[in-house]
Amino acid sequence: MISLTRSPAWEALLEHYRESCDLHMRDLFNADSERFAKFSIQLGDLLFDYSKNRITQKTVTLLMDLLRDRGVIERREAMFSGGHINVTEDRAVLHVALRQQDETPVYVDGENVIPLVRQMLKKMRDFCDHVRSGEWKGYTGQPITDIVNIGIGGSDLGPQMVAQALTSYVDGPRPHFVSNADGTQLSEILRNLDPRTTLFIVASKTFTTQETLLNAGSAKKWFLSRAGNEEFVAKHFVALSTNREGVQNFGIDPENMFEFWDWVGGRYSVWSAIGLSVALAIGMDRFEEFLAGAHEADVHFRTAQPERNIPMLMAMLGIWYNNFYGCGTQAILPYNQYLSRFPAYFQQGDMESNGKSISVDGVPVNYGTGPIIWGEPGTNGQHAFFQLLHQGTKLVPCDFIACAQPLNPMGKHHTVLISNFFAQTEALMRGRTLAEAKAELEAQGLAPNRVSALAPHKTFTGNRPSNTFLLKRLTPFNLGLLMALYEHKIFVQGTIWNINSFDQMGVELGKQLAKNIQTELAEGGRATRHDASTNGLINAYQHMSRDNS
Ligand SMILES: O=P(O)(O)OC[C@H]1O[C@](O)(CO)[C@@H](O)[C@@H]1O
Repeated sequence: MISLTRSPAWEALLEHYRESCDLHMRDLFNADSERFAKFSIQLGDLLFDYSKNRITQKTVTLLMDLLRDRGVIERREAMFSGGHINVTEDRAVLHVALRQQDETPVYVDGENVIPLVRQMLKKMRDFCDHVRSGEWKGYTGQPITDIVNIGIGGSDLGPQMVAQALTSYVDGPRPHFVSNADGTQLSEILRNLDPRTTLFIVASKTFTTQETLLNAGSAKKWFLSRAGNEEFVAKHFVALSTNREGVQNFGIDPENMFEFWDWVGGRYSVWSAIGLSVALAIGMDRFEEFLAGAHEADVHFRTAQPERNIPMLMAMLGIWYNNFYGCGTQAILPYNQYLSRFPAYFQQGDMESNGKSISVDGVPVNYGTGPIIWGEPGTNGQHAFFQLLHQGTKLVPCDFIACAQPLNPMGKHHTVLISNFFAQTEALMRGRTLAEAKAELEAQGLAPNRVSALAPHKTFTGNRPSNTFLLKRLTPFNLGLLMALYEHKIFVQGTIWNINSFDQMGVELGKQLAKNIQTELAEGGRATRHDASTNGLINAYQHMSRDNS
């Protein structure tokens, strides 16, 4: 395949960028009363508006030429049909199979995985029913009231974000999440828990992750110090993993293990047994609605033509800003408190997937890849970093997400929230000209010299791009739908950039070095093997941690 930046489709986009980058969206809206109709898509309960982007119809055509040219359609089919598209790990990538709604076979290395998925879901359902009904009893015969998911990365962020997003549907045990190696997190959670009514869920795909095994070990110690009998562990510890041996070695009965498979990537695993804490909290019926919502996005991604395909549009707009406008970041701004962890979830989803600089062919890329993903819920962000979004020197494409129907109606809260939501994308797009700023100051009765002095500060360039996702209501189904759209966006971008979105080798070096340092700290001597800074810091730490003055 010709190098990305040498391909005719890329060159056509570059030329189009040069001729169109000075266009202002204000003018594009003024020139075409149909712009919203042309650049928005309804998918079930979700409205995707991408009209506030620096694009014309030609931009979309050229972006989709590039998408076709880079083999996205073929690779999408390879993913859905179990091809080993995770080339560095030689694995299939089939989180889509976890949410498939019918029994159409999907083969991984000759084995149909759909019956495995059905077995996993059945085991999850039986367990959830037992725990939620109170049939599953703790060591003193009391029902489970609290569950603690112990995991990190995809084994934490997914269930944590989803459990939080669906808080208003929780009618089972209360979910808690522990991920950090910092013992403070586990201590603070255990402080308020009763071992007799607490279930620990050790969630780790590999069952080798240091932080998770550390936290799980400490949780077990805490439990045994109260329950006093190893036999009771079986009623209070379950595992979610692909590593049966690891689970057994830790002391969890394989009967209490919910298995999944290496074709489920860690950051795409909430749809698997890794979602057990969510299923326990909201019930398996709701959990399956969540899967069905994601499946709706899968069907859309697989069948809609690229020009009307939401994840493809999200991805290609990202390419437009990342690779042509040189934007290094992308903000995700949910105007919904329940979605406050959504940016953090896709920070891992996107940055661990596409934060790569070596192509699948093993050579360094000579173009930008994954953006920095960040964000906070509105309206809080407005009082923190929106100043830079509106008037800073950096162009930050933003995704705005909100729901039309609040789950907690309270006075005029929702009207205030949603008004801000609409106002922000309007302000980012329109801006305010110098003449408008002056007119406003004059109307306030300011003296002419003050008007001239202040007007430049009150001017907004506008022309700052945003996508808007408006959901009817935050339901398990709609959450699944929204999340899967983002997942497929990541897939499309990785394919365009010719990188493998499904490994995460960049996290390994730090892990290895930490193990060496841990040994050194245990030995307690002076650090000499590192660079001067690292040696200096370790030695200062040794001194400071022992200094009782
Ligand atoms: O589920 P595991 O195997 O404990 O891994 C946890 C996380 O660690 C990583 O491997 C690296 O951060 C993630 O991809 C993964 O989600």
